[in-house]
Amino acid sequence: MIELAGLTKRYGEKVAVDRLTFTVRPGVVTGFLGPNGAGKSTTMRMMLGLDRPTAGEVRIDGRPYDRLKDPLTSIGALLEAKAWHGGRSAFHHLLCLAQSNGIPRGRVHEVLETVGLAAVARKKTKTFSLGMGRRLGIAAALLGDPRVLLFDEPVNGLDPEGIHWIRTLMKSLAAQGRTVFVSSHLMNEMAVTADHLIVIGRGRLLADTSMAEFIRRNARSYVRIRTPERERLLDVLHEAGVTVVETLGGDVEVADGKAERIGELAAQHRIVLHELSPRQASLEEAFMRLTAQTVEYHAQDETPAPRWGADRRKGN
Ligand SMILES: Nc1ncnc2c1ncn2[C@@H]1O[C@H](COP(=O)(O)OP(=O)(O)OP(=O)(O)O)[C@@H](O)[C@H]1O
Repeated sequence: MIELAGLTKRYGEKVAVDRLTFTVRPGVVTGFLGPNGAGKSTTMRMMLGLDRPTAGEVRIDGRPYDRLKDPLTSIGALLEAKAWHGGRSAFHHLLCLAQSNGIPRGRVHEVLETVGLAAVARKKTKTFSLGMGRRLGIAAALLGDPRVLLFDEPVNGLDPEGIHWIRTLMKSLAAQGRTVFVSSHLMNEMAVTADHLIVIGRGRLLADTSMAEFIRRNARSYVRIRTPERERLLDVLHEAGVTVVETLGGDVEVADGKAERIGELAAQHRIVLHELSPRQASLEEAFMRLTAQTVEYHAQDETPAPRWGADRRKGN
């Protein structure tokens, strides 16, 4: 378990992390989201004792990092920066780490097997691909068999096979009852990996909720309709007091509408439908909605706002 209480980090005038209080629980994968500069890396660094909080504290399974007896056996981390000596073999890199942390040699073989690097264990790490390097970083995080694991952008730049492997590994670590905390900017990947979400913006907590609840609360649900008799359908819906949005592609969307009602209206008026599907917007849309106000540097928005609630009058 990771517990934050009023965690704050200032760099001069800049408040990078602002009174964060939340708990990351064992047994599930918890995603950590926030726009660029929101304070995710700074928060993770403080969890690992690499940065000192200006105020507040972090506890790893009940203790501050500097009071953990053998830190690698309590918390393991994959941070973005590559932190090994390219001239060493994977085996030696892990062996040095094990020896300096009182971890038995046999554990090195185990983690090399776990991450699929056993066959290349004697190769120099400077010959490793990005994916192999990431596996080595994960092997180091797992070395002390810790109960708590942090992954900062673990799938960045990886191919689909590598992404799938990391997703499966994180889920299995959580299923073993460990605490797994992962940051990523890849929303589709986060949506299929994390069960719970912590979202921050400008250093502050914006959400601490299950993935399903986060999407339900922050994303719109709607009904998508495709029909060859678009104008007739729009008139019928208007007559029935149903508010519609015409999408750029020519489909029709009804916000918060019931598919059953729309289907019945279409049937009553003998209008052919090619599609009638209840939809839920994505994690990405939910995230963009929630964090829109907290993004530090906005690009000029060139896409027109969707025409929600367009009032369509007969004959328009
Ligand atoms: N050593 C530092 N000195 C001064 N400011 C810093 C330092 N480290 C981070 N910051 C600032 O603190 C804020 C939070 O940075 P941080 O790297 O934690 O954000 P992040 O959420 O990890 O961003 P990204 O998604 O871009 O990696 C940013 O405004 C950053 O410029």
